[in-house]
Amino acid sequence: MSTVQNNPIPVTVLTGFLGAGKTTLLNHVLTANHGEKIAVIVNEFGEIGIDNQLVVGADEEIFEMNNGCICCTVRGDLIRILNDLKDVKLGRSGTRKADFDRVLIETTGLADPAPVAQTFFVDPEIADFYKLDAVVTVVDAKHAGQHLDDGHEAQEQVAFADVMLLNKTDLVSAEELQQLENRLLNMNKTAKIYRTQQSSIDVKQILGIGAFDLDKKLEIEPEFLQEDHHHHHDDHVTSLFFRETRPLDLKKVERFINVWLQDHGVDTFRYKGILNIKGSKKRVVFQGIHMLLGAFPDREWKTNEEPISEFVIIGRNLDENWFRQQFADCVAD
Ligand SMILES: Nc1nc2c(ncn2[C@@H]2O[C@H](COP(=O)(O)OP(=O)(O)OP(=O)(O)O)[C@@H](O)[C@H]2O)c(=O)[nH]1
Repeated sequence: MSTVQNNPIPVTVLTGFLGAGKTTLLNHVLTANHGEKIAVIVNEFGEIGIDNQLVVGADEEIFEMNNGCICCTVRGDLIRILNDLKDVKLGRSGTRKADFDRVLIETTGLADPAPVAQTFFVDPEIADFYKLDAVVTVVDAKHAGQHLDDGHEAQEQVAFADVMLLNKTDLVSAEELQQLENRLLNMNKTAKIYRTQQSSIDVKQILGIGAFDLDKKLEIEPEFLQEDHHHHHDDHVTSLFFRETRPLDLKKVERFINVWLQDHGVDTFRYKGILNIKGSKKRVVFQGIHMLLGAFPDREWKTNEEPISEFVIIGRNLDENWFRQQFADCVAD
């Protein structure tokens, strides 16, 4: 369970299928004039790190992880590198001292982003020092359709995104682009989608956006989510949005979540939201990935805001009726 710390270092996870434009984006970020020092962790599948040679930007420290996929065999490596970076920043690493404001992790195109994101919840030392700012997914407009048809990883990358760059727009027609955007939106309704060429985007749209920790409340309207005319029901990944103004009973919520994680944890890739718990002056921030849940009291409700519970679940084969019924049962007497 994560705790709130003062000024944790924000981490951006950059994901996207093979060849989608991640390295192009990374180069763009590193050469943009944002005045921030960025530590970069590059993960590649295979023994020889080619990406490291392709990445420009002399000032940044590049830490490379090879010999495996970040999401499977080498998560230990990721934790080690993050801890090393922390020591370097805190000056505990002998003569090696480097300051940085944020961390960017480029994952291999074959990576499932879930375990990478989970690292920031699971390991207490990591969770104290770092905070997952956002998962940014680059989507190849030309090939994404096929990747999404074929592969679990591509689906998870879309499902996990806080921001999606619909890249290579020069390679497809306006109709194809719209179709793909609708499909992405249907799989993940909370992500912001930007259309790009050469992954070119204002870095403010992807860095320091606090998308993961929900400081910014969910901006999505349920009416918008219930829009049905673009749905493609061939995708098993969907998102469900819940909203309730009546206070919830903590015990009932805990029971709901226990059953949920036990029976549906595998299929709920990501969920995040705030809860209005009866008797609590503070809103409860609630977020997680599969079976790993973080929930903690956040700030007090403001006098001019209506306490409300709202959260989103993104997952595969979600039994909407079951979730809605269970959630309805959480309302306090
Ligand atoms: N036509 C076109 N090509 C692009 C665009 N963006 C990137 N590319 C090209 O696509 C290729 C792959 O881009 P990369 O940035 O290396 O992609 P990547 O996601 O890092 O690739 P992997 O590391 O193999 O997963 C390169 O040749 C880029 O020049 C775009 O908007 N349009």
